[in-house]
Amino acid sequence: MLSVAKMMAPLSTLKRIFPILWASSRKWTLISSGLMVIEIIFGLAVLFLLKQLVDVVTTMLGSDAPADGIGQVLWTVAVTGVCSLGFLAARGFSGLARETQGLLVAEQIDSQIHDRAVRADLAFYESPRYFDTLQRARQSGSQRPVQVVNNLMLLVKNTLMLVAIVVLLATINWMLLPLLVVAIVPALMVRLRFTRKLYNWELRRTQMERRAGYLDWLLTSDIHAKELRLNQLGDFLRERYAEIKATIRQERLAISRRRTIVEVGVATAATAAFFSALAYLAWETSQGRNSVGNLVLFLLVFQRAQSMGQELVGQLSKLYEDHLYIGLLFEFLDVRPIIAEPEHPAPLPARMNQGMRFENVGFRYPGTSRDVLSHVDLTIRPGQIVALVGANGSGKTSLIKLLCRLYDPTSGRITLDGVDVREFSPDDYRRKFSVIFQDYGMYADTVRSNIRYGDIRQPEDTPLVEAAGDKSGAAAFVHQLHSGYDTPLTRMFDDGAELSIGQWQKVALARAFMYQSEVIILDEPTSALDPGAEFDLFANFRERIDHRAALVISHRLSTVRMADYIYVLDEGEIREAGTHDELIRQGGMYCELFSQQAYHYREVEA
Ligand SMILES: Nc1ncnc2c1ncn2[C@@H]1O[C@H](COP(=O)(O)OP(=O)(O)OP(=O)(O)O)[C@@H](O)[C@H]1O
Repeated sequence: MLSVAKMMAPLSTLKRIFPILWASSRKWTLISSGLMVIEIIFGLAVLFLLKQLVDVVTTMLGSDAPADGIGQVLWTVAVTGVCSLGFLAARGFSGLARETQGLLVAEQIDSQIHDRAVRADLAFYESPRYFDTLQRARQSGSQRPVQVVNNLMLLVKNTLMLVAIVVLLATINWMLLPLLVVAIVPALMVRLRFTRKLYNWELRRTQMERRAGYLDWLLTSDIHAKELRLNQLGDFLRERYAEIKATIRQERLAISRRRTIVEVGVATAATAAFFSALAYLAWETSQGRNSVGNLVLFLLVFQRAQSMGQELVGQLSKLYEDHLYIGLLFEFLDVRPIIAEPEHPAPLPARMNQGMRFENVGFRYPGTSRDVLSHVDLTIRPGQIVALVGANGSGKTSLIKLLCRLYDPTSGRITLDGVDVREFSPDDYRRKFSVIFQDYGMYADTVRSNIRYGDIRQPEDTPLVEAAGDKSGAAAFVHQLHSGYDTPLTRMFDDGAELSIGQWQKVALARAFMYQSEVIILDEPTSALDPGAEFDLFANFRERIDHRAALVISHRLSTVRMADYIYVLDEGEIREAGTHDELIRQGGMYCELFSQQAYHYREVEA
């Protein structure tokens, strides 16, 4: 059974909800509360007047001249009618106010979710916990906070109404009161119990729902449409989706079935109690111990009490459910980044002097047991072009994530001009870099925006966009698009143009060139470029990047050889370091890789 503490828990939720409502719209919070109060006042007045009416009619029937009281009856009926109209109008308008407030609160919650999402650490995104928490926060729905308040108001209203009814019933016969308890309390307990059960089940099922969502996305997304058709995966994926959905459905229905059976049992007990009370009252009336008016009042009022009781049970269990689900929303909103602003950030040098250094850096992803980087020592000096070479999975991208402080090292430190980078403000520090990752973004927006996203602080018409397009080699094909730099990309929206993968990569490169950062980081920037484009890019690379420092990752050693200094990473450790000529002379790993790649070209030359 549920403890009192658990039943009181929704109150703690309210403490967090009111500020959200207040922040979303003060005006509508006040209007909807005011209308609710008016609704309650009219509702209570109607009940009171109904009792008056029964009393007046009963007195009339018992008097010697019944016709004398007709004026009072008509007056009471008229006032009751006016109050009923007032009640209906207030209810209608308070519904409208609640809807308005609901929409505003939903926007406020969305904005808070987005705020937390963009501030969360990258580590959060790269874990199943992120997807679970986000899915649950979304599932909890942005409408919940306003629902809670509405439910609370309805609860107050119905409780007051019920109190009035209880008083009415007590005037008929106080022995009827236990009957109300039987009609309401067990039903409430059952509802609360099953609400909790369903909630616990949904928590356990989050990953399963996500898996189904993922399959649904695979089946319907444009990204997989080609492979899905050619490999004829459609039916296979549909079956897997249907299996998951069937399991979810069966488990959910099993809970609903059990709840229905218990609810029917409880309702049967309540109905039996009601008819016993009716029989008792009818007997008392027939024996002259109770008036006919009271019997009529009982039938009239008890029906109301029953529906009020049902609403009350519904609202209480809804309030409890909302409290549980809002907890999930708050769980997401409470996520705080680990890579946060230091209390007293060190001043960031306007231009670096000595450069960036990795000092004996080790790194392991959170929640894993294997070091992906160990004992890494690496330096990037101002204006120096450094290349990073290594097999798949050797830790190159992880190293970049550390450099940009998307993660912090597990051991060792990274410094900028000798200062540990953890001492700087993360946002300011990250502005030292412009990066193009392997999985760069393809934004459904114009070419101009796709490039300007590299430095959104620049005005919309900045000439830097076109200059960056020239540097990356994107300009040539952009001028052939129907609206040049103002052509929307992706066919997701009207008038969109679709680019080839290599063309997208040139746009992404332009984005990295757009921002005048001190260090430019390119993770496989030419993987999709044709050899001519790659040659052009690196032929005068230093001028292209305005003599800034660069860290370039590439599997193409023809690209790598233009670097000032090369690091060879193997299973997370730096195995070799030096200039191209030095590494060739050493005759180690780099030399072997270079000879393998050069072999085929030599064959052609021969
Ligand atoms: N988010 C993550 N969580 C846990 N492990 C990860 C994560 N990202 C990468 N890894 C692991 O870290 C190791 C290094 O990955 P990384 O992406 O740095 O390699 P890479 O050298 O860039 O490879 P590639 O040449 O294929 O791009 C791999 O074994 C990979 O499985």
